[in-house]
Amino acid sequence: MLRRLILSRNNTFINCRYASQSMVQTTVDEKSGIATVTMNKSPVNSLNLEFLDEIKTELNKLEKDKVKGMMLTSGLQKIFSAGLDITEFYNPNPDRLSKFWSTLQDTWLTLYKTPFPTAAIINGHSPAGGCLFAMSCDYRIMVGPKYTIGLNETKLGIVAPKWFIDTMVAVIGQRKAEISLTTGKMYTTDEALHIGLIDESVPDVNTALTQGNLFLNNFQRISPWAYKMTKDITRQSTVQWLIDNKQKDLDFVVTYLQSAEVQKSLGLYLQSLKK
Ligand SMILES: CCCCCCCC/C=C\C=C\CC(=O)SCCNC(=O)CCNC(=O)[C@H](O)C(C)(C)COP(=O)(O)OP(=O)(O)OC[C@H]1O[C@@H](n2cnc3c(N)ncnc32)[C@H](O)[C@@H]1OP(=O)(O)O
Repeated sequence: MLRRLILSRNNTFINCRYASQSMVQTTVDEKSGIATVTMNKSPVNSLNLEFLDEIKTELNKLEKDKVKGMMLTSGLQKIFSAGLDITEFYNPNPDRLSKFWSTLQDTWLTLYKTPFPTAAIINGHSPAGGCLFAMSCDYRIMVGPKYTIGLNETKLGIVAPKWFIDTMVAVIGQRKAEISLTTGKMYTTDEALHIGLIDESVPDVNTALTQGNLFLNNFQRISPWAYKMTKDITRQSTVQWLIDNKQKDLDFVVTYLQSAEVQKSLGLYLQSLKK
């Protein structure tokens, strides 16, 4: 792992951590203590085992470094994240599939429970797992109007796990989540703002980053302990369910994803993507 200091747009030094061939780049503004984590896995930031592992490791490092906040964004032109890498569960190797799913569980728990405030800078399409990661941040700013966001699992012929569903319910409420999930709806930026799936719509990435910093800087005036306790209490039932049911969730998903019916749906969906 290499480190270097670079000068930011507002003339403060940024501590930049990068590794050769890394899929995740992080900069930390030395003055504000706010980190920007950029996902950079071409072509679509699909979340495979190695990528999830890198994101989890990076979040753990930020926690250790006691950053004051984090913005999660994408380095790709028009995609925040295409969600889980479908090739991890289409014709899968069962051992790798288990490892993949438990890494997803751990990465999500780490992101959902961060002791520092987080903002998703959604600068591109954000289906399924991409939407899950955005919803797991404390605040969402989307660059409009061209992109879409949502949990589209039913469109792939699969079911979103309970903890994906609970995360969405926590953001937009039971009724809107039920409609969104059953129809697999992908929302435009305006629609997402209207139902509360995102908090702000902005015209460009620079504005999104400025607004993200503004949101995170609010917490300079809040006790970190009070912040973390409040977040833990608010998110407790969703988090606790997964902690208590990790193995059950894993066993079920691994069996379910390998069933002939699900594999057939996934094959057709992948084919449609290639077209
Ligand atoms: C009772 C309880 C049951 C519980 C059971 C639970 C089981 C749950 C299991 C799984 C849950 C999964 C959640 C997910 O996240 S599934 C992933 C859903 N994602 C999508 O549907 C996104 C699909 N992709 C797109 O819509 C587009 O690719 C887009 C992101 C909008 C980008 O479009 P564009 O720029 O035009 O790029 P292309 O479509 O040409 O894609 C470029 C190449 O990337 C491949 N690709 C795209 N998305 C994925 C992906 N998610 N995984 C793997 N690969 C992906 C695409 O095929 C292209 O490949 P190629 O260049 O070889 O043609």
